[in-house]
Amino acid sequence: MKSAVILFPGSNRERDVANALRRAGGAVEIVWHGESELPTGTDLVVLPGGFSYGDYLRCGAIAARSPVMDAVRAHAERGGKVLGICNGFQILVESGLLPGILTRNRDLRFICREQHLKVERADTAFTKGYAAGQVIEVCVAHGEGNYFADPETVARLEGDGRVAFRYCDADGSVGGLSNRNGSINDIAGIYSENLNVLGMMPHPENLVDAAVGGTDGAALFSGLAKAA
Ligand SMILES: NC(=O)CC[C@H](N)C(=O)O
Repeated sequence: MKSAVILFPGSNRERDVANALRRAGGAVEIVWHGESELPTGTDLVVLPGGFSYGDYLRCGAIAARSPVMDAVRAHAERGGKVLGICNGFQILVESGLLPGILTRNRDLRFICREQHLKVERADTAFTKGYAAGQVIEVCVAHGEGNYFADPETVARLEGDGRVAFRYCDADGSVGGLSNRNGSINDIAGIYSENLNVLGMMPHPENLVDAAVGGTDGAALFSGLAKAA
């Protein structure tokens, strides 16, 4: 699997995600946001976490207008896979590649902690390494992770099985205090219509090594490598 990790001014998780992809056996190229083309043979584009353009205007709003985003859009339209993590998810919604918005956390505080997630389905390229309904523990670190969309959009996402992950408790129950940022329907990640674009707020790339906290994120990258 060949991945292009896009580097925006202010990205800070590009090396973490490159490490996670390499551990899964993939080849990685870091691509500057000013490029107008992706490396030949790119299977997966990753928009990493961070604070692109200092989160000015709205998180991800300026990065979404970067030159490389036209190439990312064309890649997605061809059915190529795109993964946006945290700031990357914000860039995906700001560029229209995914519906809805990510707004300030409900309590207006930056949240940085471990978090349980429910894997909604295990039949996509991103979740092949998990079981449907599996509860995993990853971490979150964001100020604007409160997912919101109009009722028709939420109904469509739910009806079409496009909710990828939900915030949950350790026992898998949703709807409780585990939804700390206030996201509608406890949504932590969503897919595009064709399931080839995934945006998620939590950071699976930071839970791929038992020596630094856990490995529940690793199956996302190994599953992607297997799918490719
Ligand atoms: N870790 C991240 O990618 C953070 C995203 C964004 N800067 C926020 O605070 O919401």
